[in-house]
Amino acid sequence: MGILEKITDIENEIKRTQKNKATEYHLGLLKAKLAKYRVQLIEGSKTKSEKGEGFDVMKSGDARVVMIGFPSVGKSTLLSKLTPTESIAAAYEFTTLTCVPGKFTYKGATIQLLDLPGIIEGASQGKGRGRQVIAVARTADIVLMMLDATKPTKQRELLEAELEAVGIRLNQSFPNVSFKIKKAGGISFNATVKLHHLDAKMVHNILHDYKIFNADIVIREDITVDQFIDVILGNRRYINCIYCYNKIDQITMEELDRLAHQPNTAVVSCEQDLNMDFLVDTIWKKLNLMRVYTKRRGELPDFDDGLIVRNGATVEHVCHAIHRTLADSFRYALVWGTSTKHNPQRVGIHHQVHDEDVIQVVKK
Ligand SMILES: Nc1nc2c(ncn2[C@@H]2O[C@H](COP(=O)(O)OP(=O)(O)OP(=O)(O)O)[C@@H](O)[C@H]2O)c(=O)[nH]1
Ligand SMILES: [K+]
Ligand SMILES: [Mg+2]
Repeated sequence: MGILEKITDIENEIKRTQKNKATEYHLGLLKAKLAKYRVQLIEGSKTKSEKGEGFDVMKSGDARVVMIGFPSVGKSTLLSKLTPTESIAAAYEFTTLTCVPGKFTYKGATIQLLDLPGIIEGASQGKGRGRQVIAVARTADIVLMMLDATKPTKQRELLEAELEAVGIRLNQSFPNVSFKIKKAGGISFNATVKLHHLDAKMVHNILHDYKIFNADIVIREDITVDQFIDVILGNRRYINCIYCYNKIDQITMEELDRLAHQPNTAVVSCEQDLNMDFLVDTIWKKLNLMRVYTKRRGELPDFDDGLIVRNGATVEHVCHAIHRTLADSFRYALVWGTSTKHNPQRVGIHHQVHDEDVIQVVKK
């Protein structure tokens, strides 16, 4: 049986199975199997002639934003608007056939924006260029889900389901579970909170099904079976997503108001240049980037030349951003800014920096 048939079989079984407490476990296992096959399908496509000419784009800049959407929602129009790159836009579907990279700078950060072919329902199973598009989506720091404000809300759910099907988790954080496979010692299972969807027996059964007999597991939040399987599979991508509704020049004020109030949403008109600044700022915020400045002893920092690091970055990350080998000769750092009590303060390599901090590294 081919992978596609296996997938269809499992999907049918899931549809046939009634959802209730008693079947939750069985359904969880089915979904896990389904996910495994779907990932195989995507990864399999890389080895064949279908490899994806025109989809292997190098990462560049400080972060990568990937546009995903149905055909003709305005992805290419947006790329041409935000970046100097021209991606052909037209009124017919599937105008774009490859991955088209562009970049723009905002608050000192260089952000790579990728335009892709439109995807259709069934993309996760390889319809259209779905596999290649989704493989690119997995490399995103942020998914920019492009939607047509004039189309029914169902479009968003369909797209979410396609991404979900290949193990992409949008706007979710990694389940608060530590999971370590060991060589021996059996299963040690602990939960620090009351679990409503899982118990020790179920955890053992699921692990057994995956041929895991020795592992340490600590669960620190009330997760579902699906989330637990996500942890075991370990190939999930947790990516922030912005829902971008385009073509708001075509809808009523009431509709606009309704869309604009949804979480993680930006409403725009690429063609009429409406709300584009807000979109860019939303992207920046979602990327969780910070800008810090470095200075040499006895000199002033260069505020035009900051370093871009992720939120939560430590002095060590800053060292790496300055030079590959700097962390090796690190002695201490002096930091001015909101991350310290005194200005400057002498800190170690694991000190977390804040946005706009100034850092002076003192070497051994
Ligand atoms: N009314 C309106 N039309 C728009 C807007 N943005 C784009 N369009 C039109 O929508 C059509 C599709 O735009 P594209 O940028 O080619 O869409 P796409 O998502 O890249 O399409 P594919 O590459 O085919 O998937 C074009 O005719 C654009 O002129 C907008 O803000 N308002
Ligand atoms: K188009
Ligand atoms: Mg296009």
